[in-house]
Amino acid sequence: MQAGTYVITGGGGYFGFRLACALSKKSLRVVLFDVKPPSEALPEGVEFVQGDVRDFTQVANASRGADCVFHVASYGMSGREQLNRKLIEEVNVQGTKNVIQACVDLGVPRLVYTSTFNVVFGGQVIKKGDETLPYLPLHLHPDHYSRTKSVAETLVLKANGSSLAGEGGVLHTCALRPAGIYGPGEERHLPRIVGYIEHGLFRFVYGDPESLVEFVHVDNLVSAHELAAEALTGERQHRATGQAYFISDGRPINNFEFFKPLVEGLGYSFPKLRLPLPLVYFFAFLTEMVHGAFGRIYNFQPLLTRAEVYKTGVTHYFSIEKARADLRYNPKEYDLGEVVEWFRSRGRGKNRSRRLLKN
Ligand SMILES: NC(=O)c1ccc[n+]([C@@H]2O[C@H](COP(=O)([O-])OP(=O)(O)OC[C@H]3O[C@@H](n4cnc5c(N)ncnc54)[C@H](O)[C@@H]3O)[C@@H](O)[C@H]2O)c1
Repeated sequence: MQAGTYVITGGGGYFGFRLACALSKKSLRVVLFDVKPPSEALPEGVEFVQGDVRDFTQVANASRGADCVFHVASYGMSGREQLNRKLIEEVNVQGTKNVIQACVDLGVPRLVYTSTFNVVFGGQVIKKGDETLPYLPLHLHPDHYSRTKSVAETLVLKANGSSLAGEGGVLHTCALRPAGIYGPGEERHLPRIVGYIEHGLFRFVYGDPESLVEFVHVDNLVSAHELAAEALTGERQHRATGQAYFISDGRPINNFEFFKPLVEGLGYSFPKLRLPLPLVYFFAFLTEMVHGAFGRIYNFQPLLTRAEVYKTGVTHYFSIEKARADLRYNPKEYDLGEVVEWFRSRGRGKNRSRRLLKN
């Protein structure tokens, strides 16, 4: 990695913090910018600046002197957060505008945006899609998070080539579109899934058993971000400039098959009941209606939203050839073993709880 200062918006979150740890191991200066601090201690060379991407002045102050900004912060990805449209719009769209403007005004030459598969996916079957696929029309997104991530990605890629204030030069931008992120310590999806397993709510699977989706291990995603930042430099002929890339482990798999080692590794049996996808989708729709009506009085966590049903039950996977060719991305093979171990070491899992009781 080129020496310099790297700013990570959303650096207090799971992925942003892992990225910071990797950069700090390369002796780079890293600034984490987030509304909340990371849950772990800061490694050497990493500074935390508390701030909100919705506030331009705060973003600008944190970005001063940066050589590259990784814009990772986002809101509304899963659970009840998905239903707060106003905050989603403000953080994902206005926040991204602020980040772009800060880069231009302060002469930051590189901006890498963490996007999502969802910018092209809205519940339709996609097999080995690539970056030539058009964006999903905005009105077809089943959730506001995906819609605003799509708007934000477009803004970032449009800003590519903008003239920088100060010493001149232009802004180089690119967007990475990850699959679902997993890894030890992941705080968004896995604890929720494990909670459902432990509370006996994981009683059924749904959709076609042949349906395929994808995941990306956090460290593969970290490596893709490092490589993308490199591929925006002159040394790499700005190869990634203005480009979007799908990023995954490159191993499509059925969603429930993927989680099977986690369920069984925690001592539970994998459910045998399989429900039709439309039924589960309808249930998710009803849950969202109820949340819409009563969410202000009781902001409960929906079991599933419509977007989550699509993401888990409808085939969509993408080629990573463009990332391999342009970024030199080469994902390593991981499994859920370390995730199971992470939960078990924290006293989670059926057999483990029994063992703890006996001791
Ligand atoms: N987790 C996934 O499966 C997944 C899949 C595809 C894409 N992504 C994208 O990857 C990125 C990282 O995901 P993650 O799983 O680490 O999420 P995360 O929720 O752990 O991290 C996001 C961070 O953004 C911060 N943030 C939210 N609002 C902010 C604001 N107003 N100002 C500053 N910071 C704010 C949060 O506090 C949080 O720390 C996100 O951009 C997400 O959209 C995630």
